Amino acid sequence: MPYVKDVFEYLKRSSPSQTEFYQAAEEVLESLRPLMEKYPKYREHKIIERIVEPERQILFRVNWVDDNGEIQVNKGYRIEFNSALGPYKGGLRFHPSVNAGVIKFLGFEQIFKNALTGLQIGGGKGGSDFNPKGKSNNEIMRFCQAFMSELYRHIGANTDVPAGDIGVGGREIGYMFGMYKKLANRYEGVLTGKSLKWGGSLVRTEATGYGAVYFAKYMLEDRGETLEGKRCVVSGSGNVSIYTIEKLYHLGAIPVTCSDSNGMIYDEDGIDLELLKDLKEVRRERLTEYVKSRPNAKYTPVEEYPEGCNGVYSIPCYAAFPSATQNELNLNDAKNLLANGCVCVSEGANMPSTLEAVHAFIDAKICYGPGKAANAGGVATSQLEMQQNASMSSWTFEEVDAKLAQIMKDIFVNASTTAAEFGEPTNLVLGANIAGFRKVADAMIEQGLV
Ligand SMILES: NC(=O)C1=CN([C@@H]2O[C@H](COP(=O)(O)OP(=O)(O)OC[C@H]3O[C@@H](n4cnc5c(N)ncnc54)[C@H](OP(=O)(O)O)[C@@H]3O)[C@@H](O)[C@H]2O)C=CC1
Ligand SMILES: O=C(O)CCC(=O)C(=O)O
Repeated sequence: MPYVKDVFEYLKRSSPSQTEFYQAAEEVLESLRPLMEKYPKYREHKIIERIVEPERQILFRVNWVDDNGEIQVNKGYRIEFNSALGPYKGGLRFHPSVNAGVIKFLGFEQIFKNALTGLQIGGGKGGSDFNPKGKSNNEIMRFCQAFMSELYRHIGANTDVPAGDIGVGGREIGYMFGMYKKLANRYEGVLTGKSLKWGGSLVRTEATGYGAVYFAKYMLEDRGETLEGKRCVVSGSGNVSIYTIEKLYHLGAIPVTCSDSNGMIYDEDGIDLELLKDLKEVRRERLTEYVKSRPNAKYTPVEEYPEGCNGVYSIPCYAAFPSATQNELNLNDAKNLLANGCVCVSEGANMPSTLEAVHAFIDAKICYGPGKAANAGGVATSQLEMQQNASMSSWTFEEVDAKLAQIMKDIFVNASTTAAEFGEPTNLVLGANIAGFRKVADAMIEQGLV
């Protein structure tokens, strides 16, 4: 369909060098071909041209002072991409790799992911190229305060509600909330992922990882399979990875790997979850420390991974949970997984698989849950936090967890029935992209040209 190609070419011209954004856009636009052919209204309303342009992009300077008294300068970003379904919603990422294209791809994915949750949330994302690694607690606090000293004027409980992502967890949300409260003089649910002591929701910490495992469970159940007793690989060792590992244990599976940007752990007996939590959530240490307490486990540094591969995906497994970062799983990794009998990939991270790897999974017809469907449990539970804040109530762990599980089931059913409607029942990339897009596009049409 030349039309989709034209839009893609336009993006490359108008937003140069935004590689990750082109990748995310290409995947979505390709999936939309059958929908655009069947329903001319989307073309008449120029929905594709409108949806690829953020409603608003905010780029700002963040000045702060490090522990040596030196002034540091970082870039801050917030993309308010699409508000057809509700207030902009999406996390903040603090990582040196952050740039305009990375934030734009994340914001673009967030539009469709948030639509799939069935809840009233639009798509947004933000962050900074600030590197939290090696920073003292005071430096983290000063940076978060400086970041919020600009961001506060653009956000609000009913306009734009940020949360965490890579490098932003409960501690950073706390410092940013404190600064927002001071500057705006309002105590409101302007951020999610807050502490349970002052407005957070039970299960938000666990939600993305738990959700990715629930999604795998529903994909497998549909084929008469379960995770019980199955060996699984997980990448990363942050928030999403830790709670993926926890939920895998709840379901009787055996998670045998985790990783960070320096290397990976292979623990044949199953990852020691309490040790991992202590290392990462309390001591904030590197994975090299893991093997000191667990001598039977093996640590492999990135330099020793098989050439052109991510070591995690060379370990034979039944199911894989990419939970670190974008493009961590390439075609070689997909081939390794498939050759070793992997039948399920559920993405906790955003766009962890390259386009070639995605196509390999679709062609193999395995259970493949793309990030925007499989990791939607995090943002969905954030919206449950917003609901609790708005009604000044708090729900029990069991209530929120049950809602999360139901939302993940609904996303699976929606993506798979939509995929079947368009003739490819096992292609959840097609199903998730069309189902998410259709909801946002119909709302945009009904709300007029704004
Ligand atoms: N938190 C949430 O609720 C949600 C998160 N996600 C996605 O899940 C993924 C993980 O996020 P989260 O767990 O919150 O983040 P964390 O910061 O808690 O953990 C990130 C993990 O990924 C690793 N990692 C990050 N960048 C790289 C890299 N370039 N190469 C190798 N490893 C890397 C980190 O290792 P190291 O310490 O060495 O940097 C760390 O182990 C991201 O893609 C995020 O967008 C999606 C939905 C919701
Ligand atoms: O909880 C949120 O609002 C956002 C989570 C997020 O950043 C994501 O879904 O990628």
